[in-house]
Amino acid sequence: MTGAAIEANGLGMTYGRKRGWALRDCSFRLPTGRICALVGPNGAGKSTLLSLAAGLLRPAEGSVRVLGSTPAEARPRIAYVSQDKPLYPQLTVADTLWAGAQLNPASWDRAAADRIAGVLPQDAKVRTLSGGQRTRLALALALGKRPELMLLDEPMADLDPLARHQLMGVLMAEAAEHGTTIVMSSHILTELEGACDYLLLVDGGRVRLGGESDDIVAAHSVLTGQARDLAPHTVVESRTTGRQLTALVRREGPVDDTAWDVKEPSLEELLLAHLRSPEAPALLTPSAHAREEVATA
Ligand SMILES: Nc1ncnc2c1ncn2[C@@H]1O[C@H](COP(=O)(O)OP(=O)(O)OP(=O)(O)O)[C@@H](O)[C@H]1O
Repeated sequence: MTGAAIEANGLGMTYGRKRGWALRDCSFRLPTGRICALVGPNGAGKSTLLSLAAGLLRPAEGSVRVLGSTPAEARPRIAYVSQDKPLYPQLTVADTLWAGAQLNPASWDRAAADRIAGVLPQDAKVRTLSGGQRTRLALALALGKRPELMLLDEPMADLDPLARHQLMGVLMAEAAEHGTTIVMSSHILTELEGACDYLLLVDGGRVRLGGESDDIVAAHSVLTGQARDLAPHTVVESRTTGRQLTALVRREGPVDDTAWDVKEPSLEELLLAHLRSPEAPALLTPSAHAREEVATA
């Protein structure tokens, strides 16, 4: 079994007692070398989880280990790009990249940074850049550091479709060539489908789905037919149109294909069904189980 990029055990976080739990009872393992989509509705706890892994927040309960160390110890090996992408507004693009090189003298990879920032006007001050250009610069700093783990909070949100496509390509090539683990939160489900091989769905502060995207998809089926009895399968979502019932289920045994038309859901279909059905039971594939949890199970 490969090492863990992130391992959370009973992880919980609150921003104040009156505010309730932003994240609660989160236990999962993300193996190294994966490109992981972190998805969930607004306020689900995605940014909180990334900030805890980056060591910017301390857990209120439980623990999180990153690359086998505490988040603080792992910091030199991590690049974290937050949603607001803090950069120095008075510096130029070239100065910002120079500062990146000075801050990471042992690992700085100019060519990697240029693959993303090369198209930016090098003499422009950061404060004059558009939102998407600032995102490019923040991602270039992150990649130039040549980290083992990239934690990216909605990195593509303000990029145009061509830029998204190009940056996703650069990130995927990076992961393939260097074994970099990438965790990327996003609301753009279609974009994640081809790019990410691992999935964490967080909702209401808890992990609802975790594991290899292919395995999670393969555990589910869309059943369509005129029968009504879906037992023994776990129904995530169902709807009736006329006499026809369509249900997205987690299979709990063989499906009676004389009664049902059976198809595999797309990742987007699966995620939307889980987002609409917060009461559906959680599913973590074996690789996503925290080791401590496995040891005590
Ligand atoms: N600095 C903060 N102070 C107080 N509460 C916060 C703070 N940051 C987040 N929260 C609360 O914690 C919960 C989780 O927020 P978080 O930002 O982690 O969600 P998210 O999944 O990243 O959401 P989004 O998709 O909208 O970015 C929310 O209820 C939010 O209101």
